[in-house]
Amino acid sequence: MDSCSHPSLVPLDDALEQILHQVTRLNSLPQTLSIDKALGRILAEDVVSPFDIPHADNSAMDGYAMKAEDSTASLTVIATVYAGHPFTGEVKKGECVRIMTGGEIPKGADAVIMQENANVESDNNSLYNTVSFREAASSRQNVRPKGEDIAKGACVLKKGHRLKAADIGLLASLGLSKVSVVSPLKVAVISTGDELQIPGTPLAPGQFYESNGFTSSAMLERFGVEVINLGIVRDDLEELRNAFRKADELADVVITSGGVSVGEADYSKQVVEELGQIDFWKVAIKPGKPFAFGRLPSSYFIGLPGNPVSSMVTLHQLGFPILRKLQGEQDKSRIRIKAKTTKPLRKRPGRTDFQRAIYHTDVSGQVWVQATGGQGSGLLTSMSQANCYIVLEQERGHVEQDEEVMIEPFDGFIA
Ligand SMILES: Nc1nc2c(c(=O)[nH]1)N[C@H]1C(S)=C(S)[C@@H](COP(=O)(O)OP(=O)(O)OC[C@H]3O[C@@H](n4cnc5c(N)ncnc54)[C@H](O)[C@@H]3O)O[C@H]1N2
Ligand code: MOO
Repeated sequence: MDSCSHPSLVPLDDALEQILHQVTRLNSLPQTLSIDKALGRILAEDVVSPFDIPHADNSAMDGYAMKAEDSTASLTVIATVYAGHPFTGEVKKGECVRIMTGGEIPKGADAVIMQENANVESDNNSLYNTVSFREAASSRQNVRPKGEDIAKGACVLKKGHRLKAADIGLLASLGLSKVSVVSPLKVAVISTGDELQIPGTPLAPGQFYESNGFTSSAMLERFGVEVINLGIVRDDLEELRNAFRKADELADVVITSGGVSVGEADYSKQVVEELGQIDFWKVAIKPGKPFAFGRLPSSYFIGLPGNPVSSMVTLHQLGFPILRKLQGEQDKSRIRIKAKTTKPLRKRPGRTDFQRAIYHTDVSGQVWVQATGGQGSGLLTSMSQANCYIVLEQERGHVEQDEEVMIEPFDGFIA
């Protein structure tokens, strides 16, 4: 271990592993929702396709459908096929049908030639047009096969998947109007601290406006849980006991901010230990070192540090994986990509550093990144201006200009 490493701090990945090991999926009852209300929700069961999509072979082009082997001859156009209006007859040798994109390939035909490659030879004395082609077709040319997108019986979306816009469309294309999703977790949010004041009211000397309850609630709303914001609780043991007991009754998870460090009024951990237990404290992450995890009688406890950036970073990096596991969500690992720094970065070995930054790509495709100014854990503007983290490895020191670093673009829950 590097001499600068703090021996009691657990490296981030180990911390996550230790914490998640103690978390089990909650057995909440699934809910049935109409698909237009299910965006962002977690599937409670696999979705299996009841049929092939497309249902039948259909045309990828506006043109003519025939037997491929016939395409060098002059053919009689026996019908016009529109999408949604299949032709019930059969295409025989010497025949073709005019067909529109999406139209079902009729019996007997196996290829489509686009109309730009066709010469229509009208004959006023005949009931039908004849058509010849500038290309010879190969079998299956311009035919979108039955089941090309989804085969009957295929598992289209897996239990634990978070529904995106395309998934809602996919459910609709399967003819499903309802879907079974996991009931939202109930998450209580508490901000602790004597110095905190509610925005919209005047500040007394020494007070600060509370912001962590707002950032946490906003992130949690986006994340799709039911947020119960219990507001500010003073640094008083009895008030904290009462608030934590109430939160424990109301919620599956109690998330607090502040009071998890070593100060004389940092009571949150003490109260959790009285009512339940602290399973984990202190992770080698900057900002956010005093992050705590534990249990109250009937809920999980997540103790975020009070500094506003620390509270956001730890909710995102440690809190969200816990919530994902509780609701049985498949964890899609975070995307990290390489970038080069436009300016040097200050960093001391010992903790994985999540510096707030802006990245962009230049014309050559190179990704560049620059920190958003001061990186103090109370500087919320550094977060507000950022579109990514620069993730600097635990034992890394200062970073020079033009050095390669890993960045983590913000996902939709924090951006
Ligand atoms: N002697 C030590 N002191 C501190 C250490 C340490 O290891 N030894 N760790 C520091 C680190 S790192 C952090 S992070 C903070 C976290 O402390 P707490 O979680 O106990 O948070 P508080 O002391 O209650 O508050 C810290 C800071 O954040 C402001 N705050 C708190 N809640 C809110 C809120 N809801 N909205 C906006 N701002 C909030 C508070 O006013 C303080 O300025 O401890 C260091 N100290
Ligand atoms: O770990 Mo603290 O969040 O750096 O200020």
